[in-house]
Amino acid sequence: MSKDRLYLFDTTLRDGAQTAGIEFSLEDKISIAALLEQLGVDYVEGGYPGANPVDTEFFADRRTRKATFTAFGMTKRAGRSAANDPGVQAIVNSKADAACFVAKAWDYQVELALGSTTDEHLEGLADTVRVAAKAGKEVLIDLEHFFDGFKANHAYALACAETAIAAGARWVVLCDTNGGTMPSEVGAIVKEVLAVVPGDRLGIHAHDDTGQAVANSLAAVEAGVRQVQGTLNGIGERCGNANLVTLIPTLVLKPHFAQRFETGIDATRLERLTHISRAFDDRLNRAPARQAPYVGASAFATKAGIHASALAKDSSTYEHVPPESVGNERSVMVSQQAGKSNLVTALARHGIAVAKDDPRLEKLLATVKEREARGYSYDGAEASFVILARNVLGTLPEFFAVESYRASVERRHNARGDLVTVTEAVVKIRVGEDLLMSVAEGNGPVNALDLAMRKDLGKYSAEIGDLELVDFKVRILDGGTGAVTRVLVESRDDTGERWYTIGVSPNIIDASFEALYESFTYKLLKAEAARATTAA
Ligand SMILES: CC(=O)SCCNC(=O)CCNC(=O)[C@H](O)C(C)(C)COP(=O)(O)OP(=O)(O)OC[C@H]1O[C@@H](n2cnc3c(N)ncnc32)[C@H](O)[C@@H]1OP(=O)(O)O
Ligand SMILES: CC(=O)C(=O)O
Repeated sequence: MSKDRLYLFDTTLRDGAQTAGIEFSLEDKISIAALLEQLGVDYVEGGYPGANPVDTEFFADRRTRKATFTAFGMTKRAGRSAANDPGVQAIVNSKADAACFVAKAWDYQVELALGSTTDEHLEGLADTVRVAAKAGKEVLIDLEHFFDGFKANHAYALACAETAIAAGARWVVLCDTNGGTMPSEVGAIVKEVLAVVPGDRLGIHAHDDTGQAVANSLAAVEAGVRQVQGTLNGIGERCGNANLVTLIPTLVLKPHFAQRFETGIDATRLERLTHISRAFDDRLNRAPARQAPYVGASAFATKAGIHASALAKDSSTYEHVPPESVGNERSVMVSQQAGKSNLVTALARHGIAVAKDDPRLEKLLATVKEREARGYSYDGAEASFVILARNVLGTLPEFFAVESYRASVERRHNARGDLVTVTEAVVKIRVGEDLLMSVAEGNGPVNALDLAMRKDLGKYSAEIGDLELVDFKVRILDGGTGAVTRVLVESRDDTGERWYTIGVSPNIIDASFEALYESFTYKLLKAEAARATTAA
């Protein structure tokens, strides 16, 4: 059976620029256009030339090599011709291959928002399409408020679609501008539009105000449209646009769609999806959503013991597609919800082979659950889990022992009479037979303890030389100053690896010291493993 071609139209740089809190610079736009080319979408809508200096400059060059470079704007204003409309001309004279003009398909909005008549707006739409097509642009018409307009006056909404096609538009895009339409309504209305415009000239542009932009896009495809608009990670005006990062793998991997349609995205490009989604969030300087479908860190993560056990037998038991198909990875976590299968998988990730019937595993599972009940949380602190596991398994070397430590904070007047805060720490450590004592001042008690501990670690001093603490998070469990404190420390070294350790205590200094101590221990375990690899 031959497949229909589905065209993917990305509007990250246009509708995405209408997201609260997002402002793209020219450099951002250039770099995001490159990401979109890597992904392989058919159209990149880069913005609105003439609306602001960044977009005007962006359209001074052709910014894509393969994708159709598309400029957005509105149809001509009332009272002038498209040939004399500066807005239309900015688009026509830009380096865009295609021009996407927005027109209103709801008669009430034409009269109220534009202060125009429905006939005048239809004439303006046709004039704009003709002028842009004559200038050699591929023309698209975004029919704003199409679904609400259709429900209010279907004859006018359909007349907008027919007029655009008759004037030479390649595509008519049905927009659920306010994002309130239900998937069943989208399907039914698209079928009525097919009576006047063929599906291979129809697109869908859905907003996510009811959380159904992806569902609405798929309903439109099922009903017959052949162009889907959306954005990276679903950014866009208000609640966002249809998320292409969700839509693309659904269209490519789900047999229901994959057997009927082809997109320009093959398996190799799809494997870049997770990287592209996260690189985009990096550009936006925001953390990727853990629960994002397909690409989130939790998309293929499991905490539940029953799931981990079945996953180990066949990953399809709890995965709807293989994580590698979208460039993501499976993660089996250790927590109160875990069973022995979680432990076996997590330990294997760290090169520790333990059989599921090893009695030490029962003890490790019980220890994890007992400690989690006291406030530890190992699913975010895998380095501490490794240390705990090796301790219970009896394979944790004692690199150094902490005999005692003291941290003091003193607020006092210095010699000049200024009020100063002095923080000092003393750490006594035993390394083999050597008892080492170090004193350090820091800008707080944890910093002073860290500096004191790394000042002299005897024969291990060189091995912790590149250890760096990058983040320190404190959470008070159960509230109040007498509550339990959980400290999470993030560390890294010159290999680029980052690891997380945890400490829990009613005393914030003890909790911090425990997390610090485990970070040092994990670093020494790494050094030991590196020595073993070199020796082998
Ligand atoms: C649903 C959507 O997402 S559509 C895209 C919306 N995106 C944007 O608006 C972002 C970029 N916009 C802008 O930078 C500015 O709005 C500009 C530069 C385009 C225009 O700015 P201004 O000239 O100051 O107009 P302003 O933004 O106040 O109002 C929009 C004007 O466009 C008119 N207009 C809106 N849609 C259309 C249309 N499809 N055809 C003709 N005129 C239109 C409105 O009637 C209004 O004119 P009026 O004030 O004379 O009634
Ligand atoms: C054109 C557009 O962005 C909309 O109607 O939502």
